[in-house]
Amino acid sequence: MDQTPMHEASLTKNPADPRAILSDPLLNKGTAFTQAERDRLGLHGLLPSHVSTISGQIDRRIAVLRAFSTPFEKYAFLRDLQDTNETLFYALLAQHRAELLPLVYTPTVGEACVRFSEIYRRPRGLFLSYPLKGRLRQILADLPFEDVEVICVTDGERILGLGDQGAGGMGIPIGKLSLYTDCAGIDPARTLPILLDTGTDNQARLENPLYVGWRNRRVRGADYDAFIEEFVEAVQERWPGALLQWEDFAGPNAVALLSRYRDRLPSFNDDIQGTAATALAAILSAERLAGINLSQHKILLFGAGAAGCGIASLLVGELEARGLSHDAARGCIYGVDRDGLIIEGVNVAIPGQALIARPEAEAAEWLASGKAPGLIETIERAQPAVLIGTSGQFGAFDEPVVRAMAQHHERPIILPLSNPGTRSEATAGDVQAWSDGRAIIGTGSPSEGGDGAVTQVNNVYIFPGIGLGALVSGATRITEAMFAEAAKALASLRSEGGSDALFPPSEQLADVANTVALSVCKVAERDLGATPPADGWENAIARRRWVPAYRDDLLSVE
Ligand SMILES: NC(=O)C1=CN([C@@H]2O[C@H](COP(=O)(O)OP(=O)(O)OC[C@H]3O[C@@H](n4cnc5c(N)ncnc54)[C@H](OP(=O)(O)O)[C@@H]3O)[C@@H](O)[C@H]2O)C=CC1
Ligand SMILES: CC(=O)C(=O)O
Ligand SMILES: [Mg+2]
Repeated sequence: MDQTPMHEASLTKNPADPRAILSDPLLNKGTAFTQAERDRLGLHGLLPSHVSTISGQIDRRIAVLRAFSTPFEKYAFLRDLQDTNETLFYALLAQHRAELLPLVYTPTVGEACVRFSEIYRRPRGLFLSYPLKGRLRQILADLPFEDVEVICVTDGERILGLGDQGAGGMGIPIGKLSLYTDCAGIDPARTLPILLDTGTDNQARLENPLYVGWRNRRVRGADYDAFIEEFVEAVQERWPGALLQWEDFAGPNAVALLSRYRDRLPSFNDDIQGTAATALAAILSAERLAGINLSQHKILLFGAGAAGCGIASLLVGELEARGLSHDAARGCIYGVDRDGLIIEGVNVAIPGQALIARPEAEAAEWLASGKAPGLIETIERAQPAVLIGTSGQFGAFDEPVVRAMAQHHERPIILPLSNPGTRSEATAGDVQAWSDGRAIIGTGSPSEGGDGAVTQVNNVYIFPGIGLGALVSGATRITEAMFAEAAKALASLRSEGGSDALFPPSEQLADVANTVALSVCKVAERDLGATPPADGWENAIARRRWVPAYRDDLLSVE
């Protein structure tokens, strides 16, 4: 794709109203406009006298942010900054990433989706609601989003573990794309968050007079599928080659949309595939830390929906790559869902669960008590070395569960991955206490109560690098091999320094994205025939980075 900034057009005109430049978040510099720019652009009188630097602005903004008392207030402040001065927003984020990540992303973004309508102020991205069906192609053609490279889309039905948030789900694509820019250096002008508003079955939203979405029950079945098809065709026509990330769709739609579109455009489902690579990376790191060989152990997945089944699929591939037969690899994995241990012919609820259903031959023994065993019984019988939670069930990993895990393994690996913290299967502090400090722990949201060695095992460690690698290599498809290699690349970054940390700290997410992107480029070269540039993929990745610095070309505008 060409690199013409999408705001070139607005710069070629000296706006009749100088306020236009101040209200464009991609051009605005606030108090950092220089005297020469103020002269040239007619900004005198519209700004206070002091001319700031971006670092002075960062210091001022972080001080103001810290004065707010709740994370939600801080989130609203940051979103306001993003919508008024995007360069400063990203400079602030880059400088204070560890502090701000839990605000722009999980857990606070969850509350922001629930309360989206309360703080809705300015448009960002696209709201494509079902009543617009039949017009999507024209709407996309008419809107001035010229060079979109990365789209993140949701229909808001499974927002983190918080369920159906309807149009409020828009907070998620906005947050994910902020991290594409912050971590992977994707130019924010080339990212586009999209909310497909196909209604909501959340009664509280439907009855709330403040709700900004389409007040209708969810459209389902063939009508829903046709709307999505129209959307994808419109995207392909308007932005051919753009990467489409599916995010926070409810399980059945998530799986169906991935299989329908994965071979038609560069497209992946972050909750299925990004999460799978993240979990695999965590397990590979933890395996080395615990000094075990995964292929000789059992892994238990609690909550076998979109994320859980995605993890199972990538794990089976990893175990096969280590020499296990398909059946032996499947046999290492146990799934426990709402109706207990998943058993063939008994309680397989969705197609993805078939991979990990215990075989019928085993069923008689497991079913001796008359019903499928629950979580703790499964732990006691299978003695897994690894327990992963993607159930959205707060507190499901209670003291007996953790103690059962710790009974059979010196270093049990326990990963309560559900988000936000209010939906996590356990807090890090509890897992540490109940395992007498022996568990290796990773939590989906930043952990509460754990020490610094508790890793945030979240797909933010994968998706920005997948996108960056896909763009740099020009990949026309996002393949399973890319996620498998990305997981290995992420696991290779574990510090051997003696701590229990599974991944580098969040401050290093930009380096992580580069490493993941490089692994994606290499797969694209090997499997899709992508041609590396003469100076290598690393340089191509570095060249692609947008950095949050003010543009210095505003004076040359004619
Ligand atoms: N850390 C990370 O990077 C990521 C974390 N996640 C988190 O994982 C969670 C699940 O996401 P996702 O897989 O997409 O959602 P899904 O709804 O597809 O899957 C959740 C699964 O858990 C099952 N479940 C519900 N209640 C129970 C219960 N009491 N016991 C056992 N299983 C139960 C559900 O069954 P049923 O369908 O019958 O309700 C479903 O199969 C969310 O909280 C999400 O935030 C997701 C992606 C990334
Ligand atoms: C992290 C993420 O994608 C989720 O919880 O849905
Ligand atoms: Mg998600």
